Amino acid sequence: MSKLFTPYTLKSITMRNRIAVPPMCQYMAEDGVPNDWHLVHYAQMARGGVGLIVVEATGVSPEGRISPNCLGIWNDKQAAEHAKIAAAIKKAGCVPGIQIAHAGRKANANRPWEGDNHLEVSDPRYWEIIGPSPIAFGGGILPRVPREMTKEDIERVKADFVAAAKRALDAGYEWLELHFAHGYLAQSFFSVHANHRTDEYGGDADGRGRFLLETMEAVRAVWPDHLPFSMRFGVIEFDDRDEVTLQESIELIKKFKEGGLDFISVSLGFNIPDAKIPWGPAFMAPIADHIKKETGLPVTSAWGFGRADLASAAVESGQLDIVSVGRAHLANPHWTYATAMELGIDKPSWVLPAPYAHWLEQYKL
Ligand SMILES: C=C(C(=O)O)c1ccccc1
Repeated sequence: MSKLFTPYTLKSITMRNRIAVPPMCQYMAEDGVPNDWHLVHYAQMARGGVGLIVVEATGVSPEGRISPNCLGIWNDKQAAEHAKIAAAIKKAGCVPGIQIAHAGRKANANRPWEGDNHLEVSDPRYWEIIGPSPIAFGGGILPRVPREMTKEDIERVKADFVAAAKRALDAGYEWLELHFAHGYLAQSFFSVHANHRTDEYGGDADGRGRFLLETMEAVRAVWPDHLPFSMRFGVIEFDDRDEVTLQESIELIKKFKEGGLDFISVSLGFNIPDAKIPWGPAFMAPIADHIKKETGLPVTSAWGFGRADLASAAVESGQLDIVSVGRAHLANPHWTYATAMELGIDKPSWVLPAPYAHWLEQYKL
């Protein structure tokens, strides 16, 4: 049987298989509050047999959202609705996770299908954006220059991450992921492209990594040790500085591990609009394997694993401990069941809930 369909235990949590749905923003919230869209979206994938769902980038503050339609977990009203999502995922036999985030200089953007661009000052949904330095991401769609964060801003945002983690725990999530990837705030602090600070939060790799390490340690202090504590982190930019960035990333991840991080979701930096990313099926697998070997942390990665053979090979080979399959689950919320069928798993129908499995097994025509 494929290792893909073997359980995976991290701390006190056991996944029924090695497949996860990574965070994928839905941009369907109002005022950060989860609604029926999110409940159905996540429950249907959980019922499809996947082992872990990490709910999409959820703002630790209103200005930390990517778009005005992103989820939040900065107040109790939002947390109460998250509790319904976490419960539905868990009831379907899947581990409920959540990614908490601050979008930094990429914040305050329209939904991708509505331009993906920064809102105009005249837009009633406009808010100020902040970042490590007054340097815009650019790329034609994100031209606004963020206000350089003061030390007070830094302390406030760290506190927002801590408060968000506490609410996520109270809401019933059992797997917490820090969104430290994809050019958002934390990633941008680590980036030589976005961080030109001359204080202790800039300069060399230690300085550029300080905000990330301090925030991770602050959240570690409130997230229970028996529940998985993860981070999605961009370890490479594909900007002709890759060997240096990879090594700096490895050194920082070793510090994360010393500070109590349990798991890494290996991803991309996305700090520059003209990165030369070698997109392709499972292209991040060797990089994730390198991170795993160099740091000793268990890893997942995403980007093009949405085929049964690729997902299975990544786990069988040991490159990944968990494979993150996103877009394929949007196309088919029961992707895990379909993959069990394709890989010839014994009694694949029982990857699905009993009310479905019963019918599928009962009347094999
Ligand atoms: C919305 C994203 C996120 O939350 O990381 C995203 C955006 C662009 C590429 C990948 C991911």
